[in-house]
Amino acid sequence: MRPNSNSREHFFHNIRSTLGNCHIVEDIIGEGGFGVVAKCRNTDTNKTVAIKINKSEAGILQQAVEEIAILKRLRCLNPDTCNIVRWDGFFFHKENICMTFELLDQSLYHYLQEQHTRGLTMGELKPILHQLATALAHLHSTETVHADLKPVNVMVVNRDQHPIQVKLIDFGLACPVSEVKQGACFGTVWYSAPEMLLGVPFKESFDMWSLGLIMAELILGCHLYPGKTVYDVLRFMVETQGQPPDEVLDQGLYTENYFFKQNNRTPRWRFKSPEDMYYQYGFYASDTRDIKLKSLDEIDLIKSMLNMDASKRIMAREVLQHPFFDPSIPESSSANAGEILAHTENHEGNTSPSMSAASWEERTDSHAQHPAPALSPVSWVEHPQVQQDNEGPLLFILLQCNTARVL
Ligand SMILES: Nc1ncnc2c1ncn2[C@@H]1O[C@H](COP(=O)(O)OP(=O)(O)OP(=O)(O)O)[C@@H](O)[C@H]1O
Repeated sequence: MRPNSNSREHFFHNIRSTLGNCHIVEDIIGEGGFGVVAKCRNTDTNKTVAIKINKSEAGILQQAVEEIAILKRLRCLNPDTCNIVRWDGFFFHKENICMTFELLDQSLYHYLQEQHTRGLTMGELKPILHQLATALAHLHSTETVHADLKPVNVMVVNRDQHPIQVKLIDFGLACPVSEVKQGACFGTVWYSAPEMLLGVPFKESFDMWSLGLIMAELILGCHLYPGKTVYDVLRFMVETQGQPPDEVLDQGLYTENYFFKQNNRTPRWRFKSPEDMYYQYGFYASDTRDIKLKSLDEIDLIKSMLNMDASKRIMAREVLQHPFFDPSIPESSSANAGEILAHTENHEGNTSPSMSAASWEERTDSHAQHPAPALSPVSWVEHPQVQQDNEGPLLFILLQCNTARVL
């Protein structure tokens, strides 16, 4: 029986062996709502490439056309020095649009999962972060927002290479800054900046928020702001960083969904509690437990990316100038970045540094000899989700706005 022309079977039937005139499908390496990414061998050149094969549904075709327009816009950028995936054009296979890219190794998400459940070493973190800031600096120089920056959209070029090289992929939601529509909500809620969640106009600084969250995740080995709904994610943000300024909230198309307007009071807006949400919308917050503060300090670079006010957020090219990347601070530490940052208390309240006292002192001494590092002992909070997962009291960075240090 012939598979229905809209079915998954039909789609896979169409791409089973060859694509276009000269691509042999060797493997399916990615699959999503859009279609699949296949590892293919070009029989003319004998080169192996990644081909993104989009389903032929109307909405997906439209998104593919828009992605191609963005990829064309980015052709002025050198994919190797700008840390952006190389795009070799597109072709049609039956009714499917196929885009050809250089073949990359594995996503940063999988790299983290496979190797570093407890976060990366400082030696690995720095080059990855520098390369992502480089990619964004170039992308933003073309007045384009990626709008879907997250570890699955960052690919490791070759996991055996040292230092690791990464590239930005997936421009399916990217758009010219001038075409950003206020109120548009897309991408992944965990990595979405507050301005998008609140329906405030957004621009390149949106990506900087996502980069801040990626940096925190690379250090911690888990998400900073997980949550099942927009409200949950906003609640994590507000609880740890305070709420965005009134001037930002005033512009949000969706502000009133999550905040009460208070007449003649400062601030003008008050974040709704889980109980407010329940009484108003019959809505259950996914987790109503408090986040417990463990200790407090600061991380300049993360804080400057995670500024609730997008207009005050650091830009990608400024990230590259940040003292965090000062070459006089050793890069090849084998210590876990989270451990270097953490100096925490255990449940009984005893001080229990994640590094030994000796290594902590060593680190502190080296601070005296080098310019002040951007990353000093961190502020941490216990995260309930991690506790639910029985992984013990993992620690989260506290980013309270009122303690943020101006760079
Ligand atoms: N150039 C590449 N080399 C190797 N694998 C790739 C490449 N591009 C994409 N992939 C794999 O295919 C997956 C999906 O690709 P991509 O993110 O471009 O599609 P998408 O439409 O955004 O998918 P999703 O629906 O997950 O957002 C990636 O997460 C990655 O694992």
